[in-house]
Amino acid sequence: MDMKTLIHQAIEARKKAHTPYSNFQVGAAVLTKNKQVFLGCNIENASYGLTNCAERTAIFKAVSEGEKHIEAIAVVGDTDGPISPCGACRQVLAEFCDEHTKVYLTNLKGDTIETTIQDLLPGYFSSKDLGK
Ligand SMILES: O=c1ccn([C@H]2C[C@H](O)[C@@H](CO)O2)c(=O)[nH]1
Ligand SMILES: [Zn+2]
Repeated sequence: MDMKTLIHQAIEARKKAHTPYSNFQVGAAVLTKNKQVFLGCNIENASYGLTNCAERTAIFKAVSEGEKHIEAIAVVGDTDGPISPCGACRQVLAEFCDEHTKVYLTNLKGDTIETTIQDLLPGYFSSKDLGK
């Protein structure tokens, strides 16, 4: 699956966002190494801190269906430049991405960067730090 198709799916996923508090919608689409796609949106809560970002929604859907290895992920928001995932999502990405995983960050204007988890979160805490 190419970058454009995955980004298009993230744009569609964004439409499901539950954002009564921020009114800021984000969509994500995860492509696993087994070529399955999982979509996610941000899901806010009246107890604001319980909000789940789009990236984590999509990743948790994949993992809970037994798909732990991410080939690519696209994330989209209505940002000025390509969206920038929060720290929590970067750490969750680090758990399921490898150095080959393509991370596409984009916005509604189509400004897109392709990056990696190493670039997004250098020196991330990992299973290696736990001796696993
Ligand atoms: O990469 C991001 C950045 C922000 N948000 C969400 C969290 C919250 O619902 C809203 C505003 O921070 O956007 C995401 O889902 N992903
Ligand atoms: Zn996040």
